[in-house]
Amino acid sequence: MRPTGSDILVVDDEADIRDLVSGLLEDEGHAVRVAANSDEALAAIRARKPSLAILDIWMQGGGLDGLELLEVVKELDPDLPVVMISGHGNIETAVTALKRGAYDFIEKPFKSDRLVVVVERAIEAATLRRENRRLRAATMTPSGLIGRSQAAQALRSTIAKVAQANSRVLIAGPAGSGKELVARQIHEASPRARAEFVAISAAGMTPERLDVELFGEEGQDGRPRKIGVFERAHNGTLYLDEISDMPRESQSRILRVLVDQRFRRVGGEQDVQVDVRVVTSTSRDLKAEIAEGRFREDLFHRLNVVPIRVPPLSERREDIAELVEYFVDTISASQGLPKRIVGDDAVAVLQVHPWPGNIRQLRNNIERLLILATGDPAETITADMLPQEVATSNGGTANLGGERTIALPLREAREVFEREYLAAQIMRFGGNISRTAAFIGMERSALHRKLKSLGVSPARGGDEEEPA
Ligand SMILES: Nc1ncnc2c1ncn2[C@@H]1O[C@H](COP(=O)(O)OP(=O)(O)OP(=O)(O)O)[C@@H](O)[C@H]1O
Repeated sequence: MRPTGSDILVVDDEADIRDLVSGLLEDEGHAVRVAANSDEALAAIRARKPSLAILDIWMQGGGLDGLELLEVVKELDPDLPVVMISGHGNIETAVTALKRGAYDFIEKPFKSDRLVVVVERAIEAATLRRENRRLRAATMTPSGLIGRSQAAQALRSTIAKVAQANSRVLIAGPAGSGKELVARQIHEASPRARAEFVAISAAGMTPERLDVELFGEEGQDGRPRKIGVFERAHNGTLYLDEISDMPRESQSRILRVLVDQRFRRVGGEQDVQVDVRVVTSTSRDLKAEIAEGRFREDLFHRLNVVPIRVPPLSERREDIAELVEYFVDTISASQGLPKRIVGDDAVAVLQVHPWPGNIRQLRNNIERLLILATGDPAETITADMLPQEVATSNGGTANLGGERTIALPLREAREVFEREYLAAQIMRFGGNISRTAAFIGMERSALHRKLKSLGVSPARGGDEEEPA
């Protein structure tokens, strides 16, 4: 795909060259801003970071020359691609510019197609670098949303619908349930996918530090010192993780950006205008936070245009077997660990674990299992090889009544066992009676009768009709 529609800053002290270069780039569909010297260039960058800068090496009339300006720009954002324009016979200086981080240079007088090609290649290279970073990050945190449960299917279809709209999204769900993954998928399926997805969490930050992270900072000389996440996410998506952790002052500032689509860097005197889609997450009940005066109600309404709920893993146990297989594959591949087979008995134990830490906790346990599992790598991992945390606390069903039943007559002991065994099996199969019956080898109607006589309610058995 040819990179068009980029925001390019052209810095040259000669008006003719500025006009020529901007005319050529505008014809190619780019938005162009111009600056006649380093002060104007820094003011333009202050107004918003461009996606590429073209700097003339020799600039008259005071201020920084092109090479000095290059250094300031690179310090500010090493990823911002810069193309230099050098005068005829200035090859040595141009090479110095490359050493200092410029992407390429064009020599005056230049041909228009050379300019267009260099600019597009520079933007393409920056996009690729970003894409590579994203892919590298994706191998660490998988980018697929795994699961065939109704909940997972509903999530996928919501993501597909929401991605196309430009509206703000508030993702609610417990810690580790996959909120950030949902946010990333929304970004990737949206028309904003070529720009950045930037995530920030307020946890553990002072309000002052958070302000700098969100909005960036300017030094006393008026030069930007740090680019904040709102600016980095320009044309892309900003993910504010656990929004209720934001201090009240930051909440007010975020509200203002949402209303105005502009803000000032800390210590800055000029507005920065941005086009950012804001996606937020919360694991708390924001209505309760509002009632207790900890969260701004007006901000809540601005953020909660499309609410998405990510269910806890305990509500989608049907996905556990597939998640286990997926994590074994991805973790063993990314960490160079032998790929193991997790046996059915081990998967069954994982399926009845309560998982208060949700998918993240499951993932961590699989990682631990792959690192610590003993025996021949070709050997199947069995239930007794599971990490302690999982093996000993699976919802009170681990022993299936072992210690208590010893004091009971056989008939009562059998009842205790059956009750716990069946409750655990129903949980594993997400409340699906047909699949539970098939697994334990009973007729569905017989299982229903059994459950009734034992007083076990098929917890989430709503996905089936009562037997005739
Ligand atoms: N459906 C899924 N398929 C595959 N991996 C998943 C799925 N859901 C979550 N994960 C993985 O589980 C881990 C936790 O997910 P994520 O960070 O998105 O959760 P979160 O709800 O944002 O957590 P927190 O509230 O703690 O920030 C990540 O490694 C993520 O890739």
